Amino acid sequence: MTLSIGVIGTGMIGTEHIRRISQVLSGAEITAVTDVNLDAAKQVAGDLPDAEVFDSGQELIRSGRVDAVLVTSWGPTHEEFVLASIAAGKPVFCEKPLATTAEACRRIIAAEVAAGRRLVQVGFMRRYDASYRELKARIDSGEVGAPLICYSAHRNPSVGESYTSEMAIVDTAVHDFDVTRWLLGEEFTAIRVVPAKQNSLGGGLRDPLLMVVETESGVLVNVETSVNIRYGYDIRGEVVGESGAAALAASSPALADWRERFSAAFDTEFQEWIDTASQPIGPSAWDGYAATVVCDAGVRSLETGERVAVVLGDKPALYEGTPE
Ligand SMILES: NC(=O)C1=CN([C@@H]2O[C@H](COP(=O)(O)OP(=O)(O)OC[C@H]3O[C@@H](n4cnc5c(N)ncnc54)[C@H](O)[C@@H]3O)[C@@H](O)[C@H]2O)C=CC1
Ligand SMILES: O=C1[C@@H](O)[C@H](O)[C@@H](O)[C@H](O)[C@H]1O
Repeated sequence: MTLSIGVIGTGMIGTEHIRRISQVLSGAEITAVTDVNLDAAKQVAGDLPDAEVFDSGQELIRSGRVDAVLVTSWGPTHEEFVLASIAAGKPVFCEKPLATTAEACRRIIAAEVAAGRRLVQVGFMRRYDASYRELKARIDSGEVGAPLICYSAHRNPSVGESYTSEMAIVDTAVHDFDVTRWLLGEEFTAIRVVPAKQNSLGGGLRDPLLMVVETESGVLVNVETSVNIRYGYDIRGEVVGESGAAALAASSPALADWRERFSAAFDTEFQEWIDTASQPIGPSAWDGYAATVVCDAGVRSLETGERVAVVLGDKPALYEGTPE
């Protein structure tokens, strides 16, 4: 059966995912689109033979033309659309972050638990990247011994004018929190964020940032965000263990942006979601929440300069056995 997908947000990544679903992958079609910028949605729909343009995300979610929802609008709007999809009983793939506060993620978890089944998948595509998967396999095989320290550098050549210093944590480092949590198979317990010497090319942003995140067993995860480092898009990762170290292969020459670096990972991620949307097996709302709790604490640490505890609370049974 072909999965009919409605897309909310036809901006940069929305159009990227529409292209991949309609031209690269199999088993799905785009039957509905919407955007607050309706002209943008109409333009995108112009290239899609079966897509209807809706005036709002809420109408699109309710439409009988839509089996599953893809949310690619701005982060602060995610909660509304994910909650409406759960209320409609429709699977929803939400680009990261699941929501911009832990409080909002908790409301999503409560709604999904009340629905009694998983409907939400979060766009943490690094888990689908071949080099991250290889790194995880090396750690899990015991090759480096018990992990002690982990490095995760996240460098962007530039960011848009609406980007704020907090977004380096909530929008950018959220990937690093998720992927290192997944690599280590542990929850985080505290974070401290320290601004480095300011990058003069950063338009006044507190950039770069260094973050030290602690895990339950005491592993230290060092996250660097540099969002105006002109040489390119560069993602680095290394895990140092008791008997060795393992790292991601560096991209050489440097890449332009996330599209180039993670294109294959997005393909794998979306093909899996299309194939399993009614019973999703990818990153869950709990995973989205766990990363956002670290972000909330990180934002407080950036404001106060202090080490801030990360407190998750109990994991509902619905999420037991989902990938960690
Ligand atoms: N996984 C990844 O590596 C990436 C994830 N993202 C995430 O994807 C999301 C979108 O990012 P971009 O495409 O870069 O932003 P964008 O600004 O290019 O596109 C977002 C679109 O959503 C629309 N929009 C905003 N509010 C809306 C609403 N209430 N209803 C309908 N449409 C609405 C905007 O008009 C815009 O066209 C963000 O959450 C971002 O963090 C973005 C880039 C890479
Ligand atoms: O998700 C992404 C963007 O939204 C974010 O703004 C960038 O910093 C990340 O590198 C990219 O992967």
